[in-house]
Amino acid sequence: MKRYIIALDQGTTSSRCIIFDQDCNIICVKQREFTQYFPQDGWVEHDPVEIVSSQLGVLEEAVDTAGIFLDEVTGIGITNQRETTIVWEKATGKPVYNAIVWQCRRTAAICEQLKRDGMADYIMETTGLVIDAYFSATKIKWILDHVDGARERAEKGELLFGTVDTWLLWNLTKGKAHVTDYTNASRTMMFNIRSLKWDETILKALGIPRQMLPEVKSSSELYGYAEVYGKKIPVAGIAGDQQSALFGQACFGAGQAKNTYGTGCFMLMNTGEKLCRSKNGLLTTIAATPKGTVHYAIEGSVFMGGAVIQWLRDEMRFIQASADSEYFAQKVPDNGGVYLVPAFTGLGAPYWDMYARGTIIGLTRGATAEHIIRAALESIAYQTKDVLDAMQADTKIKLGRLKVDGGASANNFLMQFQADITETPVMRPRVRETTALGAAYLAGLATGVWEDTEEISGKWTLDKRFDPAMPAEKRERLTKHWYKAVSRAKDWQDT
Ligand SMILES: Nc1ncnc2c1ncn2[C@@H]1O[C@H](COP(=O)(O)OP(=O)(O)O)[C@@H](O)[C@H]1O
Ligand SMILES: O=P(O)(O)OC[C@H](O)CO
Repeated sequence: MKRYIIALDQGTTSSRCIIFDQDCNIICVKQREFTQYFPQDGWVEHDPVEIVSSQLGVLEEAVDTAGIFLDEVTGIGITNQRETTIVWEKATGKPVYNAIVWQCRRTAAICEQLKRDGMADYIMETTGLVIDAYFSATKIKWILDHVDGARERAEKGELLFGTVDTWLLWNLTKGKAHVTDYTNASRTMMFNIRSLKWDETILKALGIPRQMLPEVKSSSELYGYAEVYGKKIPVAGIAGDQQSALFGQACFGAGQAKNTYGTGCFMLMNTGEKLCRSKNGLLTTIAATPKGTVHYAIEGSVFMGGAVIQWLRDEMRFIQASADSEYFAQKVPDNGGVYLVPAFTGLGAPYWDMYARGTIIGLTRGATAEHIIRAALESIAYQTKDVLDAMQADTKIKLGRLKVDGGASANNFLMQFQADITETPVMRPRVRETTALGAAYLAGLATGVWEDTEEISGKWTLDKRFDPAMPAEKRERLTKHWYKAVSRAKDWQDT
């Protein structure tokens, strides 16, 4: 009998469903974009109901198109945009507020207060994270502070909190499972990554009632059953999208790393059972593993990756499709001295500046749209270089190669520039949907499709390798100007 696994990949800009067979062939992909809400400068929201409807919509479409029998589906794996925060009524499943998205900066003031209260070291030590509006905890506090009666109701046990995995699982299981996994919990800024428990001190500091939090489980086990066309299918894998991509890239051993070019860019290195503390602005987080083991990862989170290309497309209207950026960037021989720092929602790793804002600098009378497009693509690679340098300094490991994936990794110009500017070979796999693949692996391991990670390791195959070819003098000159441009973008917004 054939066996299939369904991966639900709930990203920042779209919901995807990918059906894999047991040989990791993609049988069907369905994708639906959903609405982004920007109610105020620096605020980003999603409609939680649209998250569910778009995800269930693509699930049904994929099953319809794939022409498979549901009896042949062994399990569903969920992977998701992380940190995004949803609070809903236990009794009705109705959200009390829109989802506050990971990119949203509205809780900067709450973060400043936590820092003034001397919580920075404690939070870093306990959760592995720097205090930033990026993470879920201050977003929950904001909802409890601003939605009428929310804190009292949460204290009475009437409201539930979840990241997107938890919200999807709760809906898929019709309210039976209120669960998250270690990888998602490790992004909330209130989870102790050593004891694997919610941290009472942080909950108290933010006034978050313990009873609204989900149970935390491993990334690969049975959480409950989803009903698809009347058939019960086990939901058996959950991981935050970046940890899922690390798993999907078969980075199972310490020292193995990947970079994902989606809305943002996220570089993660598996550090095995060792918890590596960064001295260079990176985060410590929990990696996805099969049940029974806990691995850690060190992470560089860049807020604007492919999203800067979306901005060129939707707001600047310089291009019609993201992929066109590759063609236009190569219509000019170089960046013409133009640098774009896409600090639209502040700067993440390694700078952590909530008040930085986007800037385009180096403009001359000869600057063209093509230079700006090129500068936008190059900015993705420079930001990645910044986190790669930090990671190599922290771990004392010089990466021999960088595995890449995500939407913007399709861009050959970007990948070559990445190899050039980091002096590191870039390896793009045949299956670029590694985020979904990771979730499929996790669900497949829990439902007996694959034996262990060794069996999975053999499935990684190369699509294209990009070797560094830029002369050192040019690389150094470009990098120097990038740092200058970053210094101009920092600390712009008034606090
Ligand atoms: N060929 C391309 N060149 C540059 N950027 C691209 C290309 N294709 C897609 N992108 C960008 O990649 C992002 C989508 O990647 P994806 O992995 O689907 O993101 P997410 O999971 O965050 O929603 C978009 O921001 C889009 O602008
Ligand atoms: O939706 P993505 O793929 O850009 O990922 C978002 C990250 O999980 C945010 O931490």
